[in-house]
Amino acid sequence: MSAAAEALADNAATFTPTGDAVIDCDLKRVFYGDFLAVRNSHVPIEKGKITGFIGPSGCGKSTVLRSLNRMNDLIPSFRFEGHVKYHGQDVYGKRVDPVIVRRYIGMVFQQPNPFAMSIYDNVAFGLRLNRVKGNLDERVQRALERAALWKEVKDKLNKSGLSLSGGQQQRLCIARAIATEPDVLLMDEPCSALDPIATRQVEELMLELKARYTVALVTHNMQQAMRVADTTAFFGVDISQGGRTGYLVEMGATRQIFEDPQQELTRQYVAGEFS
Ligand SMILES: Nc1ncnc2c1ncn2[C@@H]1O[C@H](COP(=O)(O)OP(=O)(O)OP(=O)(O)O)[C@@H](O)[C@H]1O
Repeated sequence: MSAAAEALADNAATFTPTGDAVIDCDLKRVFYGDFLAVRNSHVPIEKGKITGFIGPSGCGKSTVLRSLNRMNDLIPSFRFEGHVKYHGQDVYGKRVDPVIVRRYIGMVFQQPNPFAMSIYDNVAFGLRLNRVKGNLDERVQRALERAALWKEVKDKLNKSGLSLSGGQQQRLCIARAIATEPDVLLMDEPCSALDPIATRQVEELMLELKARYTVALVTHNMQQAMRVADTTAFFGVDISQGGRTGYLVEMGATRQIFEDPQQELTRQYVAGEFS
């Protein structure tokens, strides 16, 4: 059991991680109100790997990603059938506190969204929220170092996080997300608002982070999935019932998905025949 998992077990008696799998996500049906947004998507997230989610717009990539750490709880019309298990434990268990879930399954969003506070306080935010013990200065520095931002900001920690460039802001958000030592990092198109240089920096950072964290990444960019993902899940949209329902078409090693897909739809998508 990882240190994070042990700490989680201390925090929630009903949420004691056990097995080796990091997240076992099996979404049979996901609804927003009456709208069936996603069906039949079993998406295990393997330890120490980057799992990329690709597919056309509206196929449910973000819905699935946000289900992993209960981010969709914030949407009243959201409900699902199936399960999401973290180290074998039900993430949606009645007595499980979503704040604790999100401490160990952290998230980085599409738009860099630093809080309107200092660089230091941005990184310390989650540590204070979760009343993490230990030397705050050391933890903030460590998170900024791991996010490859420390050298650029160490002399201006009291400056606003909003004063940084877009790429720096996104690395600050990554530092904020990893400060609480999560087990898993969910990244929802983290580079879509960045220029190519900042994108490359964040991609390099992802590759470094996976030595320490398990990563799940939604990306519109197939080249990005090829560059960084170990495993790729391809989602499609089923319009046969008159709706638009996303589903998992195929999941496998990234090289296999791009070079030897087993499904014709995957082949067409990775060949750029539709988007
Ligand atoms: N809060 C919501 N309320 C109602 N429907 C929603 C909500 N969020 C998403 N949807 C719908 O669920 C479906 C899946 O959306 P989702 O954002 O998960 O897809 P996606 O593959 O991430 O799309 P994109 O690549 O365009 O970001 C879409 O039809 C979308 O319109």
